[in-house]
Amino acid sequence: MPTPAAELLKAKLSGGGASDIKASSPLFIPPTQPLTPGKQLPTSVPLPVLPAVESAKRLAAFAAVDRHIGLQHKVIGIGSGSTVPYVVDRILAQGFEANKDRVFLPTGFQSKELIIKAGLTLGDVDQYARIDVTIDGADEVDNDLNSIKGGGACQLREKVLAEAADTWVIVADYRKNSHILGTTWTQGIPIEVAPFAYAKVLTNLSHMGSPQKLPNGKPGLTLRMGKMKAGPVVSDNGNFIIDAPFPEEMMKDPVDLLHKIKMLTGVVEVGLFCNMAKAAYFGNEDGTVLIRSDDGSVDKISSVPNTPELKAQVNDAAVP
Ligand SMILES: O=C(CO)[C@H](O)[C@H](O)COP(=O)(O)O
Repeated sequence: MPTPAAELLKAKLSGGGASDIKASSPLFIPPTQPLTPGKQLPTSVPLPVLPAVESAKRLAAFAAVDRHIGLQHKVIGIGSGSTVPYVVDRILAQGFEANKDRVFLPTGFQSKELIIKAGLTLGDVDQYARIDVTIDGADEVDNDLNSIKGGGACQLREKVLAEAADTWVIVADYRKNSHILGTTWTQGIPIEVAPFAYAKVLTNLSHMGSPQKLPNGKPGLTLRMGKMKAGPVVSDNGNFIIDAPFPEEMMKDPVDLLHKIKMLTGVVEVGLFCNMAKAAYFGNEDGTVLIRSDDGSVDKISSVPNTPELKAQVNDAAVP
């Protein structure tokens, strides 16, 4: 069976193979495969069973694609992280006809690879300054749909693709659904900085109130260091990343904090995304998906449609 995008990535990251994921499932959709002309959507096959968190990510991604990516959407932004491969899987499931004249813009190296391996047409935001829909993951989302992003150090491109999009949608598992930012994502706000300015910005952030140590004894304000690499993490844009936690009182007003950090000279972009999301989709452990929208509405859906329903839904897509 062809390897779905999510399995490809998982296999790549874990060093294992797609066979790590066991087949058999309660849900049925077409197997995802690189986009190939002339291929019909296959009849239903079982989806692989995934651990709870992975399954929650998949549910959120599938529901968001079904609701926000219709046939009329031709320029689509693809975010970064471990939830986004399921977004690509669901887009592929819409079939060749739906995807043949679409272009997909990545938020970084990982999503670029994802788009290419899926056989989708790759573009960039310098060619397409207006995007129909961008779907991306998040590290934490608050009650007002503000989010922390940049766990994968992609926040600069992610924010450009979010801002350029008519509709920006977040997909995440239940662990990311929060009241106040910084509650579950405690390692701090990811801040991309020009390398030569990092020490000055660290000092600025410390003066602003970012602690060197967290109350639990873990490190606070830090320059993010590479794993299996001596030295700092370098972003896709050649910059460094600082992780800056702030006390709850300051995290309660992320807009104010965002503006203050962004004003520090040497800061390229801040991983606080405020007042940008149209909706956030959270996959739950019980198989439901919680949808919080920018109009304040909260919705819950209990199942992801199977193949024929998906096809009908794509054809009838009413999302503007
Ligand atoms: O902001 C990001 C990368 O910079 C990711 O979207 C964020 O880290 C969420 O990733 P995941 O879907 O793996 O939880």
